[in-house]
Amino acid sequence: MEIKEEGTSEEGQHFLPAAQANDPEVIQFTSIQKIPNEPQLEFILACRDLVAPVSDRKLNTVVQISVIHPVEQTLTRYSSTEIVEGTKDPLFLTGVTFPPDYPIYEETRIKLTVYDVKDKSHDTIRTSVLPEHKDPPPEVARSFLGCASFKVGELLKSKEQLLSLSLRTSDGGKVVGTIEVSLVKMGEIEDGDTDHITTDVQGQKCALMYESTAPESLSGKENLPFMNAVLRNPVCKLYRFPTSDNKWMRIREQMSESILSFHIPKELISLHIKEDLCRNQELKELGDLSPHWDNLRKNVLSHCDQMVTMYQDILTELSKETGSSFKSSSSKGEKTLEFVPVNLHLQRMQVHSPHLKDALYDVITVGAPAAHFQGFKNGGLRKLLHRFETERRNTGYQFIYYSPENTAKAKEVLSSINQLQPLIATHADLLLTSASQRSPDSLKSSLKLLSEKTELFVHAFKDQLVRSALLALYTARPGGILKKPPSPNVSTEEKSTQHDTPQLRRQDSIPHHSDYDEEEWDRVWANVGKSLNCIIAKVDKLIERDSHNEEGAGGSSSKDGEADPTLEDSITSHPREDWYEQLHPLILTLKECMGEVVNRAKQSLTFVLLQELAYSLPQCLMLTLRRDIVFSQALAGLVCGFIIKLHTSLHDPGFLQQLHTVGLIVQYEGLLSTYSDEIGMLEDMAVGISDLRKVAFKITEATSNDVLPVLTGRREHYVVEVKLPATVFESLPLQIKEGQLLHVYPVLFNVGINEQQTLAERFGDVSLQESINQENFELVQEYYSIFMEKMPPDYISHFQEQNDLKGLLDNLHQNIQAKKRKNVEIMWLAATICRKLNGIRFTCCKSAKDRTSMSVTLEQCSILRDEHQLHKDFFIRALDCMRREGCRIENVLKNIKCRRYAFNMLQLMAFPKCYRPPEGTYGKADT
Ligand SMILES: O=P(O)(O)O[C@H]1[C@H](O)[C@@H](O)[C@H](OP(=O)(O)O)[C@@H](OP(=O)(O)O)[C@H]1O
Repeated sequence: MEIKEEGTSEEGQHFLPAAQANDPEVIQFTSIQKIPNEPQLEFILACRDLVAPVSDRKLNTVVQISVIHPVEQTLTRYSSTEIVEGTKDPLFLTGVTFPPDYPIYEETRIKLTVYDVKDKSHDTIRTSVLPEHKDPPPEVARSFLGCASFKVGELLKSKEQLLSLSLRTSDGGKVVGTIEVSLVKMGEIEDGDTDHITTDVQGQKCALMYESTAPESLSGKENLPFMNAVLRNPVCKLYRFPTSDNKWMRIREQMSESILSFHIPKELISLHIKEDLCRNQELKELGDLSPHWDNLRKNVLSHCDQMVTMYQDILTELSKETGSSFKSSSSKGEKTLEFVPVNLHLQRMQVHSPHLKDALYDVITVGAPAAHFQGFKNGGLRKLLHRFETERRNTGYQFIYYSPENTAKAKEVLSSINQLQPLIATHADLLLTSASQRSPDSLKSSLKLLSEKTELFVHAFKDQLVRSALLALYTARPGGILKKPPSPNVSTEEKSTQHDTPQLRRQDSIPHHSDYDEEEWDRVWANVGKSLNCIIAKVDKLIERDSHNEEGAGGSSSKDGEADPTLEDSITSHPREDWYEQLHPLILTLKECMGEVVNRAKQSLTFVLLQELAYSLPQCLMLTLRRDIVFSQALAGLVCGFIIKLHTSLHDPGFLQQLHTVGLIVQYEGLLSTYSDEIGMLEDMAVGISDLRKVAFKITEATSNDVLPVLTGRREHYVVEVKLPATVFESLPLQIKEGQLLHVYPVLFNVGINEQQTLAERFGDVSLQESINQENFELVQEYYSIFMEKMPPDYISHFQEQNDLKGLLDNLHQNIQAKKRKNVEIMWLAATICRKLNGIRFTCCKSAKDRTSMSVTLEQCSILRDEHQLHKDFFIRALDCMRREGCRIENVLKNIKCRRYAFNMLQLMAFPKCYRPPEGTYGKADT
């Protein structure tokens, strides 16, 4: 029989192709799927009366679970239990679970093989892809005890959902004990006490002890299909652990990739291309420049065009990756995958414990957003941007220094212009349509919209920046082209008495130096407002006269029955007017005035951008590229986190209110060291995360099967549209349904834990970590104040009763101030604060593979202990189970094709104790 290793093949955790699994023509087996999107089959194992090969030997047992495919009869190694030491009656805490898409049927046979592990340190090599000679073969580490098999259908139909099978030696002869298979239903509490569980607890206790909180509730099942639309290739694990009152709690661990890993970068790169093409076009349309500036422009354009081509090439490459949802740690440095986050996953823990509500804990795990291909020789974004700005500020020869805020402002105004001008033109045309229909109501509402947009337009230019940029551009023009034309002077009264003929003349160029009139811009700009006022006045008049006409036509008379002479006058002097004729010239004037403003403002602000680019080619573009790359990775993670959070909390009115009144806190735990390359990574990561403040979310109703989020905007501001099914959308608060933008507050806390951090602490510099933690603490405090201020008093009083947020914040602050080495307390406190504030949790290290795995498993077990009464003697055992056989070792496998955390003994010695994996799960690995 052919033996396959689950997850070691190229496709990792992809089992049978879904189409094959679901095609009744191909497979004629009995489905066991009861609830869609839920694991299909879950069971736990225990052995009794195992016979040791050597009588005085204490057994250390492990069960290997394999699946025999009903047609091909191939055997696939599926999973293992943990090793239970020193007993012939082992009761395993690690169970078995088959995720929704796994091709398993009633006819599928499961094989259980029991081994005696002699050397724990070598036990996990069974799936290693290291050269043979480097490790002893598996047989050296473990010896076969016995095996048994059963059909899934037999278990499902068994009395009490339990099978008791004899374990036999390989020749099928001798019975060497019994293995019990108990079907598990997550929501049901297991009977029986836990007193007899053998424990290998070494008396270790994690230093982290905190008050418990109300757990998060589980998601509504109706949202699952929508949430699952962004998740892929789930890996599921099941455990049972004893509680402090000797009952069982059940834990399901799940890790899924997300198609957003590739979808968001593709969307974002498309937007960058659009934005940059538009900027390049504006640079070309800047008009005549003096030879010096013209040459600079040519140079800038050639670089900018090259950049666009590069982005287009990257997009083309990424578009070839259809259906991809995972970038492995070993692809970190690949150029074509630069925008894709490394090893992004949803890590979920679902807890079902006696006496408590079921709870769900999510963490997004992802490699620190960083520009690996560009490297870290010169540091990361935080340092590079700072250096760039300082240099620009200090060497301003021929250039005006525009601060980053000002260049951002210039881009913002340019973008508003591009959006508002066509919008105003449309509203103006609608006004004319209403006029030609002679409908007062529609005229009024068209005017309202036109006024609103025009006011926004006028407001966009309030900034001094346009004025100073106009002057700068003026000095860069070739001298003496045109004389200043007479400046238009419009007043409402004048215009109406002049029978509404447009008086404003378009100005084609910036005037000659000696003629430069600084106030001219104000006049041109004010003309937009004035011409709008003319329209308002005219509409008022038309409507007023019309109503008088109507009254007149209806035989309007004074109270005593006589005709009103003034009204009669007005009727005779204003016969039924053609509203369109009256308004058309005024609308033309408005459009012309706007065109004039747009023309000047666009050119002057584009000139600001030209100066920024011309001063610092090619660094400026390289920095933009680096920032785009880092931002793309960060954004993909954020969108994934947001969607998951939204779907799991939709039923919670408090959360929804928080979402639209306050926004969500997004907390990143960083485990990078402040030494060598990781300094640069942390500098990239800090900027990438802080740039996420530019992102807002908007929830819309899904109208088709395409539920993927849509991205709009440009580098200064992005909106992510998240779609929800109609039924769910309907139940949302009005503000959200109306499209209110939902904001996020990203914060980062970093604590280096490895041997590199030891070096940084002894011989290097930890100031980067200290300042990041301090700055971000202030951001958390700020968020907390807004939260307290904006959430309703009822909510706050209940919230305060349940949570001592103030205490936690003080504690976090003290820990940050304490400047203690490897102070992992900071991470636990920050994560706890985030969970209590209903936030989105992230954990990151370089690859989100090794250190991240240690940290999320520690967090999971700490939550079980603090919130779900995990028996204190089982803390370490639970931790070891999760690290040895849980989702995270599968994560390592799918990244580097080897089930081994990439730590050596020396590295581990430097780790805080609770971050060390169990024996046999780590060692030299080809990362
Ligand atoms: O290259 P060695 O000396 O084996 O050190 C490893 C570290 O021990 C691991 O912590 C790194 O992985 P994480 O960044 O997932 O922790 C791991 O990162 P990598 O998988 O990205 O290479 C390595 O840096």
